[in-house]
Amino acid sequence: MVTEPNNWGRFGPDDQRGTLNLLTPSVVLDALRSAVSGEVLSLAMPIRGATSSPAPGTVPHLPGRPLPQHFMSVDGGDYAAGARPIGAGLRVADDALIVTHHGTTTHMDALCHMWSGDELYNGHPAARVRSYGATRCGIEHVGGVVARGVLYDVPRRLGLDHLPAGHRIPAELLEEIAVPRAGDVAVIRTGWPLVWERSREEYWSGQPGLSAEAGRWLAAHDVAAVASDNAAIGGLDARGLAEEPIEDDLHLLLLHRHGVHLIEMLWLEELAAAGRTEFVFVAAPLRIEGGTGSPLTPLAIL
Ligand SMILES: N[C@@H](CC(=O)c1ccccc1NC=O)C(=O)O
Repeated sequence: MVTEPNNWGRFGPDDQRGTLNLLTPSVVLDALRSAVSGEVLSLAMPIRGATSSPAPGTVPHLPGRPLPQHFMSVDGGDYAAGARPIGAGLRVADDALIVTHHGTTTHMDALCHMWSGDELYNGHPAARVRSYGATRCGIEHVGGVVARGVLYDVPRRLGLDHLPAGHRIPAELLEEIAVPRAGDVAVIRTGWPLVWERSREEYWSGQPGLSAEAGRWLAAHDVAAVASDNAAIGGLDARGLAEEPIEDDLHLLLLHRHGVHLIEMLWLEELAAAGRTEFVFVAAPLRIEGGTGSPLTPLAIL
């Protein structure tokens, strides 16, 4: 059992979708009214295979995580070497991608991604997360997310390009920008991905992120999901570790205790430049049965 405030049992004893349950048809219809211009922006980082040639360099990722592997399975070289076309004059290019979800690309965390003790969100037994897949709280339970997005552009609010590594965003600052409604997706910009091109060492020297107090504030406002351009929603120290005491860890607070799905490693620069705080947020993870997460291309409809 968890003793901190939580959503266990709130959406039913068998629930595996957490606060995504707040996205009822009427909430979704209301969210769609947040689109004004119809412009569509991708909030995803590019996936650049480690085998890319010519290799233009990597995109932001956590140290020690295997980079995406992108392979061509059939390409023009095969036909140049005499491969048989697949029909009269028909030639095909095909490829394959191997990607670990949580450290190298824009992704969504399933509710089985992190826990402490023996239970996942809602008391599901952690022993159901096995090498063959998670038979509770896997990413396939998400379906699609269509919600009102609220951009918390914290560096802009503070007059900075990006937050420093040690910055822990207070709830008060979020409140100054906007108070979320139930079912909103809170999108937190730290600007930290901008550091990558300047220096990998600096990018890995720690990461700015939400304070535990801000996480509690978002959970208390019943957000449907929390998304950020950092890698852990909360901050990371120079060793890439969360520094909070366990009750303040953002993954445990939001994902484990409140069933709030997390979306990490977003690319928010175009959205920030558009200057809009409210928009329609759309995202759908791959239907990976038993998956701990999924690569994701979230969209903002302005
Ligand atoms: N998306 C990251 C999150 C992360 O890095 C993290 C989350 C909570 C506490 C510590 C973390 N750092 C681990 O390397 C991951 O799943 O590894």
